Amino acid sequence: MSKLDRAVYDTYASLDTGSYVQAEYVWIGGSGQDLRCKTRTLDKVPTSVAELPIWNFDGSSTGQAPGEDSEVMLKPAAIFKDPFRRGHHILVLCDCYKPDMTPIPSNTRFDAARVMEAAKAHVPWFGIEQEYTLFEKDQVTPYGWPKGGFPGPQGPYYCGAGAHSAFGRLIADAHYRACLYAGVRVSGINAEVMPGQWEYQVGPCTGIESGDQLWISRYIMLRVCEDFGVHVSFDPKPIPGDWNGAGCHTNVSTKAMREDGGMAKIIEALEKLKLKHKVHIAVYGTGNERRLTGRHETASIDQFSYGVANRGASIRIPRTAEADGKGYFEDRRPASNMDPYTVTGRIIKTIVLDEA
Ligand SMILES: Nc1ncnc2c1ncn2[C@@H]1O[C@H](COP(=O)(O)OP(=O)(O)OP(=O)(O)O)[C@@H](O)[C@H]1O
Ligand SMILES: N[C@@H](CCC(=O)O)C(=O)O
Ligand SMILES: [Mg+2]
Repeated sequence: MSKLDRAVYDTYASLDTGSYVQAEYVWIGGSGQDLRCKTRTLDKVPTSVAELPIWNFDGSSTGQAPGEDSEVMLKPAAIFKDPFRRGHHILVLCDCYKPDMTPIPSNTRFDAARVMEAAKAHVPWFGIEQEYTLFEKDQVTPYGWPKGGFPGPQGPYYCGAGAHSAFGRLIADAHYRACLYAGVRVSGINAEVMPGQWEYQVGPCTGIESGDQLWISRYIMLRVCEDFGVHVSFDPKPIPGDWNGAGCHTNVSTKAMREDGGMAKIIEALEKLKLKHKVHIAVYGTGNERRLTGRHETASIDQFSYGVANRGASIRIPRTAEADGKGYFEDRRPASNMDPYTVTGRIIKTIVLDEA
């Protein structure tokens, strides 16, 4: 395949589009994990999602509607600055509806928005640690690994620096910048335990904003990787054997947990989560049973546990929270491919709303 020359593209990218705004509508596809996008031109810069037109797409091509009634409606939910086109161009995260504007089955945002609205007085915050693994374009060889072979065992790679340990930093760092530019609250990045694996954290964000920010951050990751010609995988156990899996640890707090004496509220929430372990595991990502083995900094999928500073527990109470007697807890069970709308919604249903 002939390689497109970025420098040639840049001569067009710098053209002034006047008052025209390119709006990239982004939505979650039929697998519940893939992201789709298409662009339309707006005449002026919108100041809120309410000003943006509802649009539609061919749901029969994304596994989201039958061919005979293929139109799915795209309803704008959140606006971000577009780090690829820059200027006043925007990314528009949407959720999907039938023509009668009832949510399609794969629209998980709709219920999460209801849950977050119902729990608004508790001001839930989420900080999500997104782990991901970079691969060569062949989608077989993790980035930086010898073709058909293995690198040295895990040890030097976590938070590593140097050509022998950090593989793909340009992508991790480009994505970090692009997210900050877009208005995504990335709180940090680090190289992970398995070589070629990285993490970024999004948050803390309040309520439904957390899912919106995480989904658009994944879209930005796909686009950055597209530019570098590298494949990103959100598989929870990309390489079987003695290699770390990839999670999406979800840090959670409510207003009461963040206030003095909050530890009692944290323990109360953990006891509720204990009773619903299976219900949570069922929606914490597909293939998570390959990851939650009780090894590689995970707890066994069959048992619920919590503990201070324990990376082998289902839920970790950070040392700082124990010392302060308040703060937040870290649910370590969600897989890297989890749906943040479903996971944050499920947690609030269990610990705040007492919903089944
Ligand atoms: N009170 C809070 N409620 C919810 N999230 C919070 C709160 N305070 C901090 N966070 C968020 O929790 C996340 C913690 O991520 P960080 O990677 O620092 O944690 P970690 O669990 O120590 O990392 P690792 O598991 O990789 O060792 C950050 O996104 C942070 O902004
Ligand atoms: N990658 C591990 C977590 C490692 C960490 O805590 O940094 C997991 O699958 O959850
Ligand atoms: Mg963590």
